[in-house]
Amino acid sequence: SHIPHVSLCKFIWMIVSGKPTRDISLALSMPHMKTPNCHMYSRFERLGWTVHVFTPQAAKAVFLNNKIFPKVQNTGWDQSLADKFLNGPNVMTHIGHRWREHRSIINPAFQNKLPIPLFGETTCKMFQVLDRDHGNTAFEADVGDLLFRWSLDILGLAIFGFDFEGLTKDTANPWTRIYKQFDTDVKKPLFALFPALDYQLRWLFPGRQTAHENFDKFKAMLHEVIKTKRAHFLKRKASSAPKPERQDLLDLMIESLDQEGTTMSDDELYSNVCIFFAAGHDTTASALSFCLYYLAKYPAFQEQARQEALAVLCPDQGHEPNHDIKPTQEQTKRMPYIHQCIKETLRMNGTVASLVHPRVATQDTVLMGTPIKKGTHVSVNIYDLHHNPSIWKDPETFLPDRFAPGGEYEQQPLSTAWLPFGYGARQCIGFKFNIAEQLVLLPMFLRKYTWRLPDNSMHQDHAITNNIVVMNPLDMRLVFERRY
Ligand code: HEM
Repeated sequence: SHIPHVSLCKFIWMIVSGKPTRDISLALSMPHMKTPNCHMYSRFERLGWTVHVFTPQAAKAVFLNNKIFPKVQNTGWDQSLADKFLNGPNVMTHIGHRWREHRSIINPAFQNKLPIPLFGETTCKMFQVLDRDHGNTAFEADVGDLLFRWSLDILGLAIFGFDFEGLTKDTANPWTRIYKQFDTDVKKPLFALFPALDYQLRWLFPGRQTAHENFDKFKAMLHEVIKTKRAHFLKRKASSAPKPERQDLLDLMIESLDQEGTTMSDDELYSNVCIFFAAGHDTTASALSFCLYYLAKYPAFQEQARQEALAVLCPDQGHEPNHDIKPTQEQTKRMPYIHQCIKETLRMNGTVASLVHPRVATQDTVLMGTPIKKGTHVSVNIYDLHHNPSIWKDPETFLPDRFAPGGEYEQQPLSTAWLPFGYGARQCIGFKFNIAEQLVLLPMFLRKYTWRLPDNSMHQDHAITNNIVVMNPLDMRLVFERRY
């Protein structure tokens, strides 16, 4: 009660009526952000009243203090669709010793062998489909949907060697439809805010039971894949056959389990595969959609990024080949301006707006001078932090140069002014994977197309999004013209 709060009725109304995250932040969080020395407010959400912090100092204090602010365990909503997917025994939900064990098994798979060639090959596949459908003519595309399918194909192959064939829509296998339907069902704001409706009262909502059955089918498919992979691994080990040339994350996890002498049950492997999907698919598709959007809205930035892509990929100035070039890992490291555009996009629309797993105070404590009682839920509101006018100049404007050497970000007293991937020990494990995906797709797009917003775009002024914790653009259509 001593912490300022946002109006319960206004917040629920804005969520359920689908107001974008930006509108909610401007209407309800901004008054608190403008209050001197204020670091937090509380609002009602799926776990009840939750304190949201929105300054770099408070974010750092929460992220670095895993003992006092560990992730909430047992949400009580295990049978809701979202929790069935997210809240298993996996690296994202575990805390303490079990988390460390999972993270050390999974880390090598994310550190050493990023599947850069796969990112380029999947982008070429997307271009082939677009060429086939549109030839040389300019065309309008829903980039949210396009990148949803691109990122699904990549994750399927990178995680467990499964081709969803999402890009080749006409031959897309049934799992793509099942997953896409699940993705729509899991994001319904009413169930996101009131998980109890998805649990005890599911029968009141037509189609909700089918949504759960749909998910159960997907779960059964993943279990089958894991069983087969384990069997293959054991067979290969017994016959001392060489490793396959390209290994997916599940292969690497099964292999590192063997090396470490540690154990992970099939349920834990399954739950980790789910979490890679939940955490890695939508976030990537949205981050890229938003980046294409900002480059469409600001053609001068698009051209500057294109010149950088051309200089790295086609160094022979007078001669630009008219075929796709897939960036190598080394080339992705020589595109600082495109990297700045990615970072600024992640500030503007960082896809994870606030923590999917809030923290809970394990003892009475004090956070930025404010007493916090044991049992209080605490979250970092990443969207508010990135739009806080006392931290960022003109926060609603897209300015990639904020992230230039010596720019606004480097001048911030604390690096936690920008944390789209979280911070500290629990920072995103897929951070490098995601940045590499973006640094491969964007230069390839910049070479292949120029693009702009259609005249009737609803995003003319700013990006219109949904309002659940993972932010997606709504009906993001752009007009593309081929350059070769
Ligand atoms: C734009 C893309 C992405 C964004 C914005 C993002 C954001 C985040 C954030 C903010 C966290 C910290 C959550 C917390 O502290 O509670 C996190 C954790 C995590 N992310 Fe990502 N993520 C992205 C891509 C990915 C990808 C591609 C993967 C995997 C394929 C992934 C897997 C994970 C996992 C497993 C964790 C939990 C790590 C742990 O607790 O040890 N993420 N992510």
